[in-house]
Parts: sequence; C-alpha cells; structure tokens
Amino acid sequence: MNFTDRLHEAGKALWHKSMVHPFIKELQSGELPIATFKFYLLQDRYYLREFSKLHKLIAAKTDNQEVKEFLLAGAQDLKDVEISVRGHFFEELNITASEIAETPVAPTAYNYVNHMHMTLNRSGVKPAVAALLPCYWLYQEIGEKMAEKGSPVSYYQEWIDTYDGEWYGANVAKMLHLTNSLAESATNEELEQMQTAFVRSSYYELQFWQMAYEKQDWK
Ligand SMILES: Cc1ncc(C[n+]2csc(CCO)c2C)c(N)n1
Repeated sequence: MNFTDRLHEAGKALWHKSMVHPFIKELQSGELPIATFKFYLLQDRYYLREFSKLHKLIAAKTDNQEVKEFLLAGAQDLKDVEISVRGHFFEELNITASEIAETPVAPTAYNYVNHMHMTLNRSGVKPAVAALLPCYWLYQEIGEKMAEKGSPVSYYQEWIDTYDGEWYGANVAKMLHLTNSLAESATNEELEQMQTAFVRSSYYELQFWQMAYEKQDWK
C-alpha cells in the first residue's frame, strides 16, 4: 500500500462530503447561481495566489531536487492559469478590478491558506507537501466524475474541463509520486504530521464550497 493510499483512506469521508456538496451538485445541474460561482472565483483568486507562493516557499526549503523542480514549475503554471483561464472567466462574468479590490478574503479561504503556511513553518517540507495534495487530487476526482455528465452552463463546463485534461492528470500523478517518495524517508512523527496536514486540507476543501455557497463573511 502506498502512503498516498493511506492518505486517501484518511480523507475519504471528507472527500465524499465534497462530492455531494450542493455547490458541486448545482454546478453539475446548472442550477448554481452565477453570483455564487463569482464569489467562489473571487475567493479562489486569493487562494491561488497564496498557493503559488507556497510552492515557492516550500521549494526554497527542500533539498530534494525533484520536489524543488516540480514546485517551481507548478508556481509558474499557477500564474499562467490565473492569468489565462481565470482572467477569461473574470472578463466574461464582468468581474471588475474594483470588485476585486473591494472583496475581502472570507474566513475559510483565509484559514485554509493559513493552515498551509503554518504547516510549513511548524512542521517543514514533508507535511507542507501533504497539505498541498488534496487541492490537486480532490479536484481531479471531482473533475473526472463531473466530466462524465457535464454541465449545461458553459462557464461551469469550462471549469470542469480544467480538471479533466491529460496534462492535469499527469501533474497529479507526479504530485502523488513525490509525496510517496518524501514519505519513504519520513519518521513516524513526520508521517503523522503529513496525514494530519492532508486531512485538514481535505476539511478546508469541503469548507471552501460551503463558504461560497453561503457567501461567508466575518459577521
Ligand atoms: C480551493 C481550491 N482548491 C483546489 C483548487 C484546484 N487547484 C488549484 S491550484 C491546482 C494545482 C494545479 O494547477 C489545483 C488543482 C482550487 N482552484 N481551489
């Protein structure tokens, strides 16, 4: 059994809740209000920027060359994705620069990002990589499942397509390989920390849908 199989098992119940969350169900059926999708995109903009920064911060701390290269390439891809795919969404949905500037980060987006920074600072590279993994892997599972039926709303279909391509699949496979190779040289304590970080990120992935669904604020 690979270490990532163990992680999958540990996150399974939370992942299932993401799969059946109303945000996902309604994205698939087309019933999700566009304002809810916009809220998600605005919060995800913050998340993706920090996620890219985290790739660079972890890359600077690791002496594993393969991990370093993957993370630095990932940070660049994230910039490209944000500029091209998300930029296109923002234009089509008329999300303006002032709307972006005036949108405060919501509690869950803030907490999710803080959890990843905290994991890196307290526990180091291996748990930090495990904290990044649900982002890659859960979206692949969701994307593949949703692609079977598709969504009648073109924006939503475009979103699904981002996570169902061959290139994306190869990226997830590489991330799984790197997590397993880091686990090989990990102590039992580090393995525990990796699993905790993975489960917490899985929890925040679930909360991220809920945050958008209820347009969470600080009140
Ligand atoms: C909250 C949240 N979680 C995961 C993703 C998906 N995602 C973001 S970056 C990345 C790595 C490859 O580009 C993937 C899969 C998202 N957009 N927002």
